Amino acid sequence: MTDWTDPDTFAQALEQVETKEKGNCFEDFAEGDVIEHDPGLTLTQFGNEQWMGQTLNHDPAYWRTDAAEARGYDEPPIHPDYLTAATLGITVEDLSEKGGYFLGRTDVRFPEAPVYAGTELHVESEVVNTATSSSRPEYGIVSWRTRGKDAETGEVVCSYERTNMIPRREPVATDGSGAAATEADDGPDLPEEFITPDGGYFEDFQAALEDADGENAAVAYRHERGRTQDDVTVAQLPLSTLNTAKQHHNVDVMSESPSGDIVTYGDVTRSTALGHARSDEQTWREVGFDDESFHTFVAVGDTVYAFTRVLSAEDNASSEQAGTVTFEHIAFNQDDEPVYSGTRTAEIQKRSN
Ligand SMILES: C/C(=C\C(=O)O)C(=O)SCCNC(=O)CCNC(=O)[C@H](O)C(C)(C)COP(=O)(O)OP(=O)(O)OC[C@H]1O[C@@H](n2cnc3c(N)ncnc32)[C@H](O)[C@@H]1OP(=O)(O)O
Repeated sequence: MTDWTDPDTFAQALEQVETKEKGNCFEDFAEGDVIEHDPGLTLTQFGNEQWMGQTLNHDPAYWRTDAAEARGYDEPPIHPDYLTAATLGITVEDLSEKGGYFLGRTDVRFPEAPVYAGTELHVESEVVNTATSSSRPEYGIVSWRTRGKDAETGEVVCSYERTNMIPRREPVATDGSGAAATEADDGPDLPEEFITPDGGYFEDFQAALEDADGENAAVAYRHERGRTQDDVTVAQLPLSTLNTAKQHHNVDVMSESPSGDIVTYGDVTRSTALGHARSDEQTWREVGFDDESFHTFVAVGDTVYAFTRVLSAEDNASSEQAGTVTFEHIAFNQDDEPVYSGTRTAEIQKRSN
């Protein structure tokens, strides 16, 4: 009788059987397709606190009832970074489990009303674009519009458009223009002066922008904190959002990949950098994010730092206690290489209150 657990026999069996594959390839997506994602999760206080604690998002309004009430919330709400990561995590099984690269995301938006623990998240995505990658014939580029809804009320609590490179079943011929394209390098074109706001209130950002106005200057600075990536941030946090991308938890497969190792979930990298930035400001409310890109891999042992440029400050927030500020945040590693960049619009508390 065959002993299936005899190592030689088993190795031969493994070679001959079919693998039941997970995930979809580029060819499986067509513009207009709507995909309802089966995994849903209940946003819990534990999940929220785990995410915020590990990414250094320590804004008291998300941790303490009195601080939450002072912000107009009934109780500490779900943090928008955890909400975004959970909305995306749920989609991975259908959209990107096959592998490839998370290229970018834009138009990330949250409603004014806070989301509380206990909300059950249901997520759907629509394919909005499919394109050939001219630099990588073995991949195609797919964009989806994703909406995370409160299952009970149907209200959209988080939405965004995201673009990934997705493996093809069959590589296609391309003109190779992407790979051949080179940009003329005229050297860095930076302003002469860098201005740091005196504090983290709306008026501080406004004053710093006024100082820079008409000068060859930018309001730009770095944040001191860094967070070295470990097993918790690289593997545990994405799995806690049901993100099944092998990039984050299968060292065996990833040892053969360009990174050679498991890599940090893009939402962990950006949330960590945003946590550093928020620790130097009086955040009132997150409004949204645009033009987010992930420039290179972050792996266990890499340290995530943050750099901020203040782009605008307008006195038009949803509350009189705050003003609206738009930032560009750049996350970078211990070798000063950018790993993430994106613009963020947030309401920032006024000093006068
Ligand atoms: C898995 C997961 C989430 C999930 O499961 O989802 C994750 O969290 S994983 C961790 C976070 N992630 C990463 O770790 C990626 C890090 N990153 C890199 O390693 C490099 O960035 C690169 C290898 C991806 C690219 O490197 P690169 O080849 O030098 O980059 P580019 O040439 O700029 O882009 C190549 C082609 O993508 C087009 N392109 C770029 N950006 C956009 C955009 N926003 N919209 C539409 N098309 C875009 C570009 O137009 C070009 O198209 P062509 O192929 O046609 O030329």
